[in-house]
Amino acid sequence: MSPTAKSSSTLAADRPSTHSQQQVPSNWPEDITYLTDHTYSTAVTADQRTALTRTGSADATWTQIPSASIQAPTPLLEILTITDNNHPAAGQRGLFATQHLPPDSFICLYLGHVHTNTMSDQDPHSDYDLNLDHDLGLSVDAALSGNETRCTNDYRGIAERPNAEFRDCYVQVPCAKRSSGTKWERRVAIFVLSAGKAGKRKAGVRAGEEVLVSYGKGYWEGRKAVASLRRDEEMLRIAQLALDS
Ligand SMILES: C[S@@+](CC[C@H](N)C(=O)[O-])C[C@H]1O[C@@H](n2cnc3c(N)ncnc32)[C@H](O)[C@@H]1O
Repeated sequence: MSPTAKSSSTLAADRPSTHSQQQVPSNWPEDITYLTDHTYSTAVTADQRTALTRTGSADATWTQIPSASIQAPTPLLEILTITDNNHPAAGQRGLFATQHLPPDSFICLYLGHVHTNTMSDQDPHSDYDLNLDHDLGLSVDAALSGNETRCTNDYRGIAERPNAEFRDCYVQVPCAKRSSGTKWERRVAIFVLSAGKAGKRKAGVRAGEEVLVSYGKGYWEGRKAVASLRRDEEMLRIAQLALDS
Protein backbone atom coordinates (compact mmCIF):
# COMPACT_ATOMS: atom_id res chain seq x y z
CA MET A 1 0.00 0.00 0.00
CA SER A 2 1.29 3.41 -0.87
CA PRO A 3 2.35 5.33 2.27
CA THR A 4 0.70 8.63 1.31
CA ALA A 5 -2.59 7.13 0.13
CA LYS A 6 -4.50 8.32 3.23
CA SER A 7 -3.45 11.94 2.84
CA SER A 8 -4.53 11.95 -0.80
CA SER A 9 -8.22 12.01 0.17
CA THR A 10 -10.18 14.72 -1.65
CA LEU A 11 -13.84 15.71 -1.77
CA ALA A 12 -15.53 14.38 -4.90
CA ALA A 13 -16.90 17.86 -5.56
CA ASP A 14 -13.36 19.30 -5.55
CA ARG A 15 -11.80 16.66 -7.73
CA PRO A 16 -10.81 17.11 -11.34
CA SER A 17 -11.70 14.05 -13.42
CA THR A 18 -8.06 13.22 -14.17
CA HIS A 19 -5.00 14.61 -12.52
CA SER A 20 -1.55 14.65 -14.07
CA GLN A 21 0.07 14.80 -10.58
CA GLN A 22 -2.28 12.13 -9.17
CA GLN A 23 -0.59 9.45 -7.16
CA VAL A 24 -1.42 6.04 -8.62
CA PRO A 25 -1.88 2.80 -6.65
CA SER A 26 1.09 0.45 -6.49
CA ASN A 27 1.18 -2.08 -9.30
CA TRP A 28 -0.96 0.21 -11.47
CA PRO A 29 -0.61 -0.73 -15.21
CA GLU A 30 1.65 1.89 -16.83
CA ASP A 31 -0.30 2.11 -20.08
CA ILE A 32 -3.64 2.88 -18.38
CA THR A 33 -4.68 6.38 -17.23
CA TYR A 34 -5.54 6.49 -13.53
CA LEU A 35 -8.84 8.32 -12.97
CA THR A 36 -10.23 10.01 -9.87
CA ASP A 37 -13.59 10.51 -11.56
CA HIS A 38 -15.37 9.53 -14.76
CA THR A 39 -14.55 11.07 -18.10
CA TYR A 40 -17.44 11.44 -20.58
CA SER A 41 -17.66 10.78 -24.29
CA THR A 42 -18.74 13.80 -26.34
CA ALA A 43 -21.62 11.61 -27.59
CA VAL A 44 -23.19 11.67 -24.10
CA THR A 45 -25.85 14.40 -24.27
CA ALA A 46 -26.63 17.07 -21.67
CA ASP A 47 -30.05 15.42 -21.17
CA GLN A 48 -28.41 12.06 -20.46
CA ARG A 49 -26.08 13.74 -17.94
CA THR A 50 -29.05 15.48 -16.28
CA ALA A 51 -30.96 12.20 -16.08
CA LEU A 52 -28.08 10.80 -14.01
CA THR A 53 -28.46 13.48 -11.33
CA ARG A 54 -30.69 13.96 -8.29
CA THR A 55 -31.36 16.63 -5.74
CA GLY A 56 -30.31 15.45 -2.28
CA SER A 57 -32.67 15.27 0.68
CA ALA A 58 -32.26 13.97 4.21
CA ASP A 59 -34.83 11.18 3.66
CA ALA A 60 -33.47 10.02 0.29
CA THR A 61 -33.75 6.25 -0.10
CA TRP A 62 -30.98 6.06 -2.71
CA THR A 63 -27.41 5.38 -1.66
CA GLN A 64 -25.34 8.52 -1.14
CA ILE A 65 -21.60 8.09 -0.78
CA PRO A 66 -20.14 10.84 1.41
CA SER A 67 -17.19 12.60 -0.22
CA ALA A 68 -15.01 11.67 2.77
CA SER A 69 -15.46 7.94 1.91
CA ILE A 70 -13.94 8.44 -1.54
CA GLN A 71 -10.16 8.30 -1.58
CA ALA A 72 -7.89 7.91 -4.57
CA PRO A 73 -6.01 5.68 -4.30
CA THR A 74 -8.23 3.89 -1.79
CA PRO A 75 -6.47 2.53 1.33
CA LEU A 76 -9.00 -0.35 1.44
CA LEU A 77 -7.55 -2.17 -1.55
CA GLU A 78 -4.34 -3.20 -3.20
CA ILE A 79 -3.66 -4.40 -6.70
CA LEU A 80 -1.57 -7.57 -6.77
CA THR A 81 -0.23 -9.67 -9.60
CA ILE A 82 -1.60 -13.19 -9.23
CA THR A 83 1.26 -15.68 -8.88
CA ASP A 84 -0.82 -18.76 -7.96
CA ASN A 85 -0.81 -20.93 -11.08
CA ASN A 86 -4.09 -22.55 -10.00
CA HIS A 87 -5.82 -19.18 -10.21
CA PRO A 88 -7.60 -18.87 -13.60
CA ALA A 89 -6.30 -15.29 -14.00
CA ALA A 90 -2.70 -16.21 -13.06
CA GLY A 91 -0.20 -13.63 -14.33
CA GLN A 92 -2.90 -10.95 -14.42
CA ARG A 93 -3.85 -8.48 -11.71
CA GLY A 94 -6.43 -8.93 -8.97
CA LEU A 95 -7.87 -6.68 -6.28
CA PHE A 96 -7.27 -7.55 -2.62
CA ALA A 97 -8.62 -6.11 0.66
CA THR A 98 -5.94 -4.50 2.83
CA GLN A 99 -8.28 -4.60 5.85
CA HIS A 100 -11.50 -6.23 6.96
CA LEU A 101 -14.44 -4.92 4.90
CA PRO A 102 -17.80 -5.38 6.69
CA PRO A 103 -20.96 -6.66 4.91
CA ASP A 104 -22.77 -4.04 2.84
CA SER A 105 -19.93 -1.54 3.06
CA PHE A 106 -18.91 0.71 0.20
CA ILE A 107 -15.53 -0.28 -1.26
CA CYS A 108 -14.74 1.87 -4.29
CA LEU A 109 -16.35 3.60 -7.29
CA TYR A 110 -16.04 1.84 -10.66
CA LEU A 111 -14.55 4.61 -12.77
CA GLY A 112 -13.89 4.82 -16.48
CA HIS A 113 -14.97 6.51 -19.68
CA VAL A 114 -18.75 6.95 -19.83
CA HIS A 115 -20.00 6.34 -23.36
CA THR A 116 -23.26 5.73 -25.19
CA ASN A 117 -24.16 2.20 -26.26
CA THR A 118 -24.20 3.13 -29.93
CA MET A 119 -21.83 1.08 -32.10
CA SER A 120 -19.69 4.10 -33.02
CA ASP A 121 -19.16 5.10 -29.39
CA GLN A 122 -18.11 1.81 -27.85
CA ASP A 123 -15.44 -0.85 -28.01
CA PRO A 124 -17.43 -4.08 -28.41
CA HIS A 125 -14.35 -6.12 -27.43
CA SER A 126 -13.61 -4.33 -24.16
CA ASP A 127 -13.21 -6.63 -21.15
CA TYR A 128 -13.82 -3.68 -18.79
CA ASP A 129 -17.19 -2.33 -19.96
CA LEU A 130 -19.95 -2.10 -17.35
CA ASN A 131 -23.55 -1.01 -17.76
CA LEU A 132 -24.25 2.35 -16.08
CA ASP A 133 -27.88 2.86 -17.13
CA HIS A 134 -29.61 0.50 -19.53
CA ASP A 135 -32.58 2.81 -20.23
CA LEU A 136 -30.34 5.81 -20.90
CA GLY A 137 -28.05 3.60 -23.00
CA LEU A 138 -24.91 4.48 -21.08
CA SER A 139 -21.95 2.31 -19.99
CA VAL A 140 -18.58 2.82 -18.32
CA ASP A 141 -15.49 1.44 -20.02
CA ALA A 142 -12.29 1.09 -17.98
CA ALA A 143 -10.22 -0.52 -20.75
CA LEU A 144 -7.97 2.53 -21.30
CA SER A 145 -8.60 4.57 -18.16
CA GLY A 146 -10.01 3.68 -14.78
CA ASN A 147 -9.16 3.06 -11.16
CA GLU A 148 -8.38 0.08 -8.89
CA THR A 149 -11.75 -1.55 -9.56
CA ARG A 150 -10.81 -2.38 -13.16
CA CYS A 151 -8.68 -5.16 -11.60
CA THR A 152 -11.68 -6.90 -9.98
CA ASN A 153 -11.92 -10.51 -11.11
CA ASP A 154 -15.02 -12.70 -11.47
CA TYR A 155 -15.41 -15.35 -8.72
CA ARG A 156 -15.80 -18.29 -11.15
CA GLY A 157 -13.00 -20.84 -10.75
CA ILE A 158 -11.57 -18.86 -7.80
CA ALA A 159 -14.10 -19.05 -4.97
CA GLU A 160 -17.43 -20.73 -4.33
CA ARG A 161 -19.28 -17.43 -4.53
CA PRO A 162 -18.63 -13.71 -4.94
CA ASN A 163 -17.98 -11.58 -1.85
CA ALA A 164 -18.80 -8.23 -3.48
CA GLU A 165 -21.12 -6.76 -6.09
CA PHE A 166 -21.72 -3.71 -8.27
CA ARG A 167 -24.41 -1.36 -6.96
CA ASP A 168 -25.74 2.01 -8.05
CA CYS A 169 -24.96 4.95 -5.80
CA TYR A 170 -24.67 8.73 -5.96
CA VAL A 171 -21.72 11.08 -5.32
CA GLN A 172 -21.67 14.84 -4.84
CA VAL A 173 -20.30 16.81 -7.80
CA PRO A 174 -19.98 20.58 -8.34
CA CYS A 175 -22.98 22.40 -9.84
CA ALA A 176 -22.86 26.16 -10.36
CA LYS A 177 -26.61 26.25 -11.19
CA ARG A 178 -27.72 25.04 -7.74
CA SER A 179 -27.65 27.22 -4.63
CA SER A 180 -25.92 24.41 -2.71
CA GLY A 181 -23.13 24.47 -5.33
CA THR A 182 -23.39 20.69 -5.69
CA LYS A 183 -25.66 17.98 -7.03
CA TRP A 184 -25.76 14.18 -6.71
CA GLU A 185 -24.67 12.19 -9.74
CA ARG A 186 -25.00 8.46 -10.38
CA ARG A 187 -22.03 6.12 -10.23
CA VAL A 188 -21.59 2.36 -10.06
CA ALA A 189 -19.50 1.14 -7.15
CA ILE A 190 -18.29 -2.10 -5.63
CA PHE A 191 -19.90 -2.96 -2.29
CA VAL A 192 -19.33 -5.93 0.02
CA LEU A 193 -22.28 -8.33 -0.25
CA SER A 194 -24.82 -8.15 2.58
CA ALA A 195 -24.55 -10.72 5.38
CA GLY A 196 -27.66 -12.50 4.04
CA LYS A 197 -30.76 -13.56 6.03
CA ALA A 198 -29.00 -16.55 7.57
CA GLY A 199 -25.85 -14.51 8.15
CA LYS A 200 -23.78 -16.77 5.88
CA ARG A 201 -21.71 -13.82 4.64
CA LYS A 202 -21.44 -12.02 7.95
CA ALA A 203 -17.62 -12.18 7.81
CA GLY A 204 -17.64 -9.71 4.92
CA VAL A 205 -14.29 -9.60 3.11
CA ARG A 206 -11.32 -10.52 5.29
CA ALA A 207 -8.02 -8.61 5.15
CA GLY A 208 -5.89 -10.14 2.40
CA GLU A 209 -8.86 -11.77 0.63
CA GLU A 210 -9.40 -11.18 -3.08
CA VAL A 211 -12.43 -9.01 -3.84
CA LEU A 212 -14.54 -11.03 -6.29
CA VAL A 213 -17.75 -10.11 -8.08
CA SER A 214 -19.96 -11.92 -10.57
CA TYR A 215 -19.65 -10.51 -14.07
CA GLY A 216 -22.77 -12.49 -14.97
CA LYS A 217 -23.00 -15.47 -17.32
CA GLY A 218 -23.59 -13.12 -20.27
CA TYR A 219 -20.08 -11.69 -19.93
CA TRP A 220 -18.47 -15.12 -20.33
CA GLU A 221 -20.82 -16.13 -23.14
CA GLY A 222 -19.81 -12.91 -24.92
CA ARG A 223 -16.12 -13.72 -24.35
CA LYS A 224 -16.69 -17.20 -25.73
CA ALA A 225 -18.32 -15.80 -28.86
CA VAL A 226 -15.45 -13.32 -29.42
CA ALA A 227 -12.89 -16.10 -28.80
CA SER A 228 -14.57 -18.32 -31.41
CA LEU A 229 -14.59 -15.48 -33.96
CA ARG A 230 -10.94 -14.74 -33.31
CA ARG A 231 -10.05 -18.45 -33.11
CA ASP A 232 -8.35 -17.60 -29.81
CA GLU A 233 -7.97 -21.00 -28.11
CA GLU A 234 -6.70 -19.59 -24.78
CA MET A 235 -9.52 -17.07 -24.50
CA LEU A 236 -12.02 -19.78 -25.39
CA ARG A 237 -10.56 -22.13 -22.76
CA ILE A 238 -10.79 -19.47 -20.00
CA ALA A 239 -14.36 -18.48 -20.98
CA GLN A 240 -15.46 -22.14 -21.05
CA LEU A 241 -13.77 -22.81 -17.69
CA ALA A 242 -15.63 -19.85 -16.16
CA LEU A 243 -18.94 -21.03 -17.64
CA ASP A 244 -18.37 -24.60 -16.38
CA SER A 245 -17.43 -23.63 -12.83
C1 LIG B 1 -12.11 -6.61 -15.78
S1 LIG B 1 -10.72 -7.60 -16.14
C2 LIG B 1 -10.24 -8.08 -14.54
C3 LIG B 1 -8.85 -7.69 -14.21
C4 LIG B 1 -7.80 -8.45 -14.96
N1 LIG B 1 -7.45 -9.66 -14.25
C5 LIG B 1 -6.56 -7.56 -15.14
O1 LIG B 1 -5.45 -7.93 -14.76
O2 LIG B 1 -6.71 -6.46 -15.69
C6 LIG B 1 -11.51 -9.00 -16.86
C7 LIG B 1 -10.56 -10.03 -17.36
O3 LIG B 1 -9.89 -10.67 -16.26
C8 LIG B 1 -9.80 -12.07 -16.46
N2 LIG B 1 -10.62 -12.76 -15.44
C9 LIG B 1 -11.40 -12.18 -14.51
N3 LIG B 1 -12.01 -13.11 -13.76
C10 LIG B 1 -11.63 -14.30 -14.22
C11 LIG B 1 -11.94 -15.64 -13.88
N4 LIG B 1 -12.74 -15.95 -12.87
N5 LIG B 1 -11.38 -16.63 -14.61
C12 LIG B 1 -10.53 -16.35 -15.64
N6 LIG B 1 -10.19 -15.09 -16.01
C13 LIG B 1 -10.73 -14.08 -15.32
C14 LIG B 1 -10.31 -12.33 -17.86
O4 LIG B 1 -9.23 -12.24 -18.75
C15 LIG B 1 -11.27 -11.16 -18.06
O5 LIG B 1 -11.48 -10.89 -19.40
